[in-house]
Amino acid sequence: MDIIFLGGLEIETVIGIYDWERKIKQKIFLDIEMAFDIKKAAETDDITFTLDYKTVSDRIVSFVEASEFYLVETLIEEIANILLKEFPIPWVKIILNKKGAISRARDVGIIIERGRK
Ligand SMILES: Nc1nc2c(c(=O)[nH]1)N=C([C@H](O)[C@@H](O)CO)CN2
Repeated sequence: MDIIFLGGLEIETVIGIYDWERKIKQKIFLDIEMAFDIKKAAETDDITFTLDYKTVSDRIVSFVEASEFYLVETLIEEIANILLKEFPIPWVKIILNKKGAISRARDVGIIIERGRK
């Protein structure tokens, strides 16, 4: 299966378990890989036969911007659910990076894979 991906998608949202985190917006970064057969789109050169990564990006950005979860676990699982329910993809891998959440670490977050390739 081919992969359509979004890398380093930067979004500001309310996320975190501490009181101070409930009052501010923080940046999260998403890397998203989605299994999709690109053959027909490549043969026809027609956007209607592929997964429009702009549509995917717009949907995820508006969802995350409006969300107010406590845990990154909840946020990433909800993103996976949206992708698998609303788009014709059988498998997704998501890396959620909450950069700066740990002062001594460059990167911190979660990686999940859902569905089947
Ligand atoms: N497994 C997790 N650990 C922690 C989370 C989380 O969402 N999942 N969140 C925090 C705080 O909100 C942290 O990001 C603030 O620095 C701590 N641990």
